[in-house]
Amino acid sequence: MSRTPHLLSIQSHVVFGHAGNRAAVFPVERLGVNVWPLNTVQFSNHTQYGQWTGEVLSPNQVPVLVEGIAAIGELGNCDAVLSGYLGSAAQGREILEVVARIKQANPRALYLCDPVMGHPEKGCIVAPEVSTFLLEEAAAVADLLCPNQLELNSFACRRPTSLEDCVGMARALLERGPKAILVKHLDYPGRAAEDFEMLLVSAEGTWHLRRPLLAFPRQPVGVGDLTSGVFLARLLLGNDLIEAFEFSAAAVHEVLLETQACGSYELELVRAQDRLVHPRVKFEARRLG
Ligand SMILES: Nc1ncnc2c1ncn2[C@@H]1O[C@H](COP(=O)(O)OP(=O)(O)O)[C@@H](O)[C@H]1O
Ligand SMILES: Cc1ncc(COP(=O)(O)O)c(C=O)c1O
Ligand SMILES: [Mg+2]
Repeated sequence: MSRTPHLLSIQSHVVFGHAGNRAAVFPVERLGVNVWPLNTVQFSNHTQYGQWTGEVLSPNQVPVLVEGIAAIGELGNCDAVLSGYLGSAAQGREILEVVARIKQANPRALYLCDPVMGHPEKGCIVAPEVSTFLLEEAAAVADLLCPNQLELNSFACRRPTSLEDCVGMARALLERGPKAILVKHLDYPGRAAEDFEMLLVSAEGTWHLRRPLLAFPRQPVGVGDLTSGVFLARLLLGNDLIEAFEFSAAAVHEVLLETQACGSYELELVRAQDRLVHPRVKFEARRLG
């Protein structure tokens, strides 16, 4: 029997609704990966409601909690670390130390960084120095990086002019160290209005994928966190990069279809759990260039 992989997932926790770990832990476990959730913040709800209560985890708790896992002899069983929404840049630096420590215990362990940056227009509020940390420190350490278009623009310090330009921006990121970049959402002048596009780049090449853009009265939150979690889960379960890319697009689309059908603002992860694990749709990644 194959071993169940273990993933240390360091992201936000929301009591109500689904973002951060609350958009990733249940789906990733449902796919067959054991998750060790470490919550960077505990908020009542995600920040796009415009108001929330709760607090940020003290940065020194990150190594304290990981030390506790080391002390019971389990750290070497960690197959990957995922970081997402951070409460402070200081937490981010502690996470990089943890990644180094886990890689010492298990040299095959992967680090996926979802560089969640603030987006004030959307109402995604992240402590300002977190972006600088992600741009200048985290990207160099990550094996896999999963920016959305805005985050990719921040890395490149500009907006794209075309799809080819997006590819160039993503490929330039490979030079900072990651083995693959998954751009979870492309936005560039001239893109087809009815499509939601994604990109995967690695040393082996570039792949582009389209899925239908669905209409929502208010854009659901946590879609990026769900995407990066499912992508990493499928890699840990033995998919190659392209298979994991295609699967994550299909699984997330299934969740969005369920969410749309329910007229819900929050992701309908519980209702969509079976179709997330066995997507009925399939989107093919097309090789570019
Ligand atoms: N197929 C889709 N149709 C409509 N909106 C989508 C679809 N997939 C994702 N979205 C929305 O697009 C936005 C960008 O999502 P994404 O780039 O995956 O990352 P993030 O959630 O990190 O911003 C989100 O507001 C999400 O709700
Ligand atoms: C608490 C919290 N976690 C995570 C996120 C990131 O969500 P997304 O997957 O949409 O990038 C947000 C976005 O507003 C948030 O408020
Ligand atoms: Mg995001």
